[in-house]
Amino acid sequence: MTTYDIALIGFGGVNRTLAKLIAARGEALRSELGFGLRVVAITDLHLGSLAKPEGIDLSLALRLDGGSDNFSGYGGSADTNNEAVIRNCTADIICEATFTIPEDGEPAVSHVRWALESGKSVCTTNKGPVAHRGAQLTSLAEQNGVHFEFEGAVMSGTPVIRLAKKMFAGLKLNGFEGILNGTSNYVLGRMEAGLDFEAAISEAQELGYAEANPAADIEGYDVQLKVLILANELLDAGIELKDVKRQGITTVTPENIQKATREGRRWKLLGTARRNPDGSVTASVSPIALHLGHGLAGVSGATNAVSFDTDLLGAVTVSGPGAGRVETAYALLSDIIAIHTDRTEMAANV
Ligand SMILES: NC(=O)C1=CN([C@@H]2O[C@H](COP(=O)(O)OP(=O)(O)OC[C@H]3O[C@@H](n4cnc5c(N)ncnc54)[C@H](O)[C@@H]3O)[C@@H](O)[C@H]2O)C=CC1
Ligand SMILES: N[C@@H](CC=O)C(=O)O
Repeated sequence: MTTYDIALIGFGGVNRTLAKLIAARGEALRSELGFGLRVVAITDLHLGSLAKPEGIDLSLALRLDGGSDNFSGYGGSADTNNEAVIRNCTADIICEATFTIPEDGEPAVSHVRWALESGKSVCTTNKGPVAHRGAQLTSLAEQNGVHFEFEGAVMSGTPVIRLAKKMFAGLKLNGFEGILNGTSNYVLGRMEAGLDFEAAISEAQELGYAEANPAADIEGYDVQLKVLILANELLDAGIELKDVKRQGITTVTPENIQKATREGRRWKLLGTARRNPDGSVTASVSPIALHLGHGLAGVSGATNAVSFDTDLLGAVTVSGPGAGRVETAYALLSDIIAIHTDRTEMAANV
């Protein structure tokens, strides 16, 4: 039976949860999915780096929480050494889950590039590399005969990108509108219930929904990246970050929320893209007070939903978890499953 060796770049909420899943359910996954998973390298800003071709003891790695307790005491280094680890470790697949940096996607763009150049497939939940360098990295993966998978970059583990690419074949997409940030949606819901803005953000952080810098969520940068990803991947828009107009929820006051409630409306942060008659695509992120009858008005908490406008089916809406450690770790697992399926099919066709 195949075993995939994997490296975890960034050992925070998402990759730790993937490690816990592998540690707790490795045997069940092996019998259900037909392949095993072994972690052979981990890097993190707080822990340094550790590479072991024979496999890392995950219970030990999961006990370490940074500070003076880092990998240097366990045969590794206090430095991340990302380039050396990514290029030289024995992994088949790199799971990249470091911070998303909205401006240019670095250093994750480099992490992905180093992996693909050295013949390793990449699964990432990091929006930065996909939004800023998606097309180039996909082509680099093809040149090197490996995979670049990023289902978790939009709506965490809820299948959207792969589903739309495969299942919307034969349909023309005219655009989409969606609730694409779990944190903002959660915060708006909690404010509607009477909580103040800061307390609602703290809750979203504790629940593992928020970015390391939650300004990325509430000021709309996160949705801007997700709109860019969906527009380029699904509408072939060929647009850049600057083409997606952005406004977050920081301008929505408790008074705005109460007024909306009295008027039978509810505030939502919407990400939209629409194809124009000349073929260009207009995209934006902004808060809007939706009528309660609108299809997206009832989407609550960290749930996300995106409604695609198609020529033959009209609106097709996909809804599910948009954030959360377990939900996003599952996205990485779904990427690994996609790689395995593709490799198995290719081997069968040789
Ligand atoms: N948590 C969620 O619900 C979702 C998260 N994502 C994305 O997944 C990624 C990971 O998310 P979380 O695990 O929640 O974040 P996190 O903040 O809990 O963990 C990120 C980890 O990466 C490490 N790190 C940062 N820069 C690094 C570098 N240069 N080298 C090595 N390690 C580095 C940090 O020390 C931290 O432990 C982020 O890009 C996030 O935007 C995507 C979908 C949902
Ligand atoms: N911070 C993001 C996590 C997923 O991308 C969110 O809240 O949606």
